[in-house]
Amino acid sequence: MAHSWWEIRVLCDPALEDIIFWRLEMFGCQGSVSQMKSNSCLMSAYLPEEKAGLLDLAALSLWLRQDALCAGLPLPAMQWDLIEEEDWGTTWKQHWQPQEIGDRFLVYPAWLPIPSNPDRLILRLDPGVAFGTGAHATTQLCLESLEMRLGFDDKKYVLADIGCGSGILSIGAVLLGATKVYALDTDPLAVRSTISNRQLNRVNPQQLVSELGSIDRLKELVDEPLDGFMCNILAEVIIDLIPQFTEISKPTTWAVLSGILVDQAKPIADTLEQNGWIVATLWKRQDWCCFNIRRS
Ligand SMILES: C[S@@+](CC[C@H](N)C(=O)[O-])C[C@H]1O[C@@H](n2cnc3c(N)ncnc32)[C@H](O)[C@@H]1O
Repeated sequence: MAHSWWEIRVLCDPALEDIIFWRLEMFGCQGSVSQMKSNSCLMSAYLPEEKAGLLDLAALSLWLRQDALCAGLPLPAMQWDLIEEEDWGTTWKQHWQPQEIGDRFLVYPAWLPIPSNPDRLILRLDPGVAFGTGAHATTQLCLESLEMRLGFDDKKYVLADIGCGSGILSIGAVLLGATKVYALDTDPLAVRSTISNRQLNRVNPQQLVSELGSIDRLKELVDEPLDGFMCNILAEVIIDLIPQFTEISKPTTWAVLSGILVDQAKPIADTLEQNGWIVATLWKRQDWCCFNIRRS
């Protein structure tokens, strides 16, 4: 059934882009894009109509203003309108262009013709309503981390992607040679999106298993410890997941944890240490950091 979408537009100081992106994501927006307009940044984000009322939108606008006040920056201007599904699709498609990520990936919108003789791994996506176009620093850090982990040996890697969104990380891992990936998300729209992107990239459903749920469902699905985890959610969620990652790990297991703001790194590092993980590298981009970890 076609439904309407809130189109939220925020004109802000570029220094606020990251925190606003984070607020929009916490609010439940999917498919946020930003562009420069003179010296300001214009962000657009989309949210199914049924997920927010006018009061929620007004509260969001207040939060954004409060963040700006705390940071001592000019107040952002937020507007919203309801748009139809077709208009949402068209707007989104105009904004989103192919994007090189790391040394190997080219994330490619589903509606564009595939280039002949690409020199990169083409990761085709139609993210629909799910998070994960590759535009966000947290996703980029994960894909770049995967490039460091996969594709160098013939080892069979069985991985899990908790919070798979559009499936971008799972598909990226398969393109790099992972033998099997379990992709889970608590949002049914994300699972639907992962499954349709799996098809778009001609990945075998047995190689990329996508299901609704989180780590509990993963534990039911696997009968052996995993070789690696990818998890790009928020620090608050990751902290609770860490002990459970440990339960289905072995001495060689690694993980890529992203979606963590730099000032949330310390509690994550402490929890990792308490659960027997070593931080191999910590990469930072804008206000975000990505932990590459392994078992001690
Ligand atoms: C930031 S998006 C990441 C999407 C994609 N993996 C990427 O890297 O671009 C986080 C996703 O985690 C999902 N999520 C949030 N909490 C979760 C949980 N406890 N278990 C599984 N998925 C969760 C959300 O629905 C959302 O799709």
